[in-house]
Amino acid sequence: MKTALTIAGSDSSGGAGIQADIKTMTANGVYATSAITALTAQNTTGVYGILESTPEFLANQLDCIFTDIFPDAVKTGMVSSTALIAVIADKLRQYGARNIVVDPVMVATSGARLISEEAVDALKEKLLPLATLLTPNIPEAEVLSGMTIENAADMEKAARAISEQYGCAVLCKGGHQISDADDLLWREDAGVWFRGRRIQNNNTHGTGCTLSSAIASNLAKGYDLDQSVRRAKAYISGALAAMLDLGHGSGPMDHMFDLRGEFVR
Ligand SMILES: Nc1ncnc2c1ncn2[C@@H]1O[C@H](COP(=O)(O)OP(=O)(O)OP(=O)(O)O)[C@@H](O)[C@H]1O
Ligand SMILES: Cc1ncc(CO)c(N)n1
Repeated sequence: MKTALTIAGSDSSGGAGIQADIKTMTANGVYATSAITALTAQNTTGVYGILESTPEFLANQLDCIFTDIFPDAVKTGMVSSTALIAVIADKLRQYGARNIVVDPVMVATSGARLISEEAVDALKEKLLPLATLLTPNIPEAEVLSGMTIENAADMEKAARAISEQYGCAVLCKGGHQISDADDLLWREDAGVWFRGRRIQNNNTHGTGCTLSSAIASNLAKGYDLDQSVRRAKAYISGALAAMLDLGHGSGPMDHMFDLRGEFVR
């Protein structure tokens, strides 16, 4: 069985972060391991507390995983401080990690900041250059490119600039903001649009975590970048279309929509 590692924060409400990643990797047929960067006290209405792992303990988790169940792909999500980012970059280099998908998580769907101001510089300097693929949403792509993004042409310009700066592929997610569910992948000097059918569902907690984990899972299984993005978009569309409705705010998706076979019933 292929394996994938998520390096991210825990979401107590189970829809984003580590929990979304493990469910997504499992539903996409790979074995999931995890290194937890922080605990969040969070639900569908907001983030009410953050308790970071120490850098030493994060390093300990990463050593345990890389020396035992070596991942075929890695996904990083919430990495809240400069010291944690330095540990992750060191360990990814030390162990020669491959197929690294970096979701540059900055702000939760609910609006809470999940990375400190100064850690954004560490993210740019240390982690982004190691990425195979970066998956910014529009606000994150604006921070990383220094450009304002107002339309699809701006998305192409920003994705290209970020790709050239960090030497990696970039998936700029239109999300619900500009191009409905259309995302732009910039790789090898050219862009390709992945058009998604927009699903009328306000329960979008953890969509970014889920997409990046689904891409990492497919890279782990040996699909190329284009195929992995296509398959990940099909998976997230299914999870949104299942119309799960939990909690008082923007709720989670049904990560297991495809597993409700006869045995479960
Ligand atoms: N209503 C929708 N219907 C279909 N696809 C959607 C919808 N909303 C988002 N998506 C898709 O979900 C994926 C994640 O995009 P999104 O822009 O929501 O990420 P994000 O802002 O990083 O998420 P998060 O809020 O979890 O940080 C993208 O492929 C996007 O096109
Ligand atoms: C722990 C965690 N990571 C990422 C996000 C982004 O959706 C979130 N809300 N919580």
